[in-house]
Amino acid sequence: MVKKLHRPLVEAVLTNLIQIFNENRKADQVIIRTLKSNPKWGSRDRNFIAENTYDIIRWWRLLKYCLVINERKFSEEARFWEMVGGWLCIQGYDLPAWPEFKNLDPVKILALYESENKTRKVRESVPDWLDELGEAEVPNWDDEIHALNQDSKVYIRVNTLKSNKAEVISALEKEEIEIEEVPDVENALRLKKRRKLDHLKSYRKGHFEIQDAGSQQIAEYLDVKPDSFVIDACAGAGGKSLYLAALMNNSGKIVSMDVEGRKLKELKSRASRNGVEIITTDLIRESTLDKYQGKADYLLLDVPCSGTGVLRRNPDAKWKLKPSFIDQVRQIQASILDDYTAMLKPGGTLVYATCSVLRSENEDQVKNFLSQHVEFELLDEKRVSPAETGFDGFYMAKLKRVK
Ligand SMILES: C[S@@+](CC[C@H](N)C(=O)[O-])C[C@H]1O[C@@H](n2cnc3c(N)ncnc32)[C@H](O)[C@@H]1O
Repeated sequence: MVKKLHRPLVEAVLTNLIQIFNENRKADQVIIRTLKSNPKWGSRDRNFIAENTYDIIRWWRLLKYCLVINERKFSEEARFWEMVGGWLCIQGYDLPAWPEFKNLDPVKILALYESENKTRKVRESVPDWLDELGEAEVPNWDDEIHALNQDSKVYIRVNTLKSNKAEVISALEKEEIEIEEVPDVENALRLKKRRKLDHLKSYRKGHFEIQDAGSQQIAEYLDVKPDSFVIDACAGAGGKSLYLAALMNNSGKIVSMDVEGRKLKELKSRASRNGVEIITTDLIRESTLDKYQGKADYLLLDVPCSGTGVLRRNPDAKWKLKPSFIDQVRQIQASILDDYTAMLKPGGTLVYATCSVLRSENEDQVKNFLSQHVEFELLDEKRVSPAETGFDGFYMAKLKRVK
């Protein structure tokens, strides 16, 4: 069946792309704003806009190849129209006789799309430098980049402080949301199809959080015990802190720190929705680290990183990331490891984690740290592979402070 196109929806995709590429705005935020601006759009329209915007960004380089476009940046709207038209043609839409599509040749576009002699960087639509870095630093880069180009799945974490799996499954099924179990991740469930969740009563009551299963594994990996003292030193808006509190059964103490106050503010409001009572927040200043010297039983360093493990959620990062930014985060990671680990007690456990797939942010950082800190030893390290699990990509290392 020939699929028909509605101009206002195509225009919404086009406007999104211009804002994301030319105004350097974040894809997820642009899409949310566009969808909010027209409440009359039904769920099919909303999906059309969101999915096509994400897919065109994800396949940007491949699309340019199919359209034989060599420019690096587009200043003209006409070029964006062609990219949108080219993508829709690949998706099986019958291109209408709109003037913006007059230069497109669907037969040629499809022939290039289907041709088998494309290099990986074109086939998987990645910039040259990132493909080279991936090849050098990521085990099984072929499969990982392929997996990182899939549409992201929605995972939730059941909040055991307020509910349980059976109750959450039943609440979601009442809303006709289909879910499935996730092997090996105790409190995770996966949605079979993407659905909006944050308006649901069970979400508002804190019965579950939206959190990738790989991210849940990081909190589990710290293996915290109730009644202990935990520091989550790069806590952000608290995804892992909240799960740690549930794993401790709301007993003990967690200090959640970050350099950005607005994230800690959001963490506090999520904690209250989650029924978490053991978290205090501390905005990092010069004196903060001294205050906690040698105090923590457990320390989580979920450090800032390149985000190469979460490209499925943020496909625009493929085009916005720069090698110089990755150099900068590597330095921050090394100095966080150097400076923050003094907050751990002798005998305490440290987890260093990233959402990067690059060895230089992961195994190499830990190796380098261990070579300079004889008071630590490596207990275990683990990669969460998007290709093997379907989760986002993560790395985690567990270390013990021996003296
Ligand atoms: C990967 S994110 C953390 C995500 C968070 N743990 C979660 O589960 O939602 C890294 C965090 O490190 C913070 N950060 C950046 N530089 C930092 C520093 N020097 N010390 C502590 N946190 C820092 C960032 O603001 C960001 O929130």
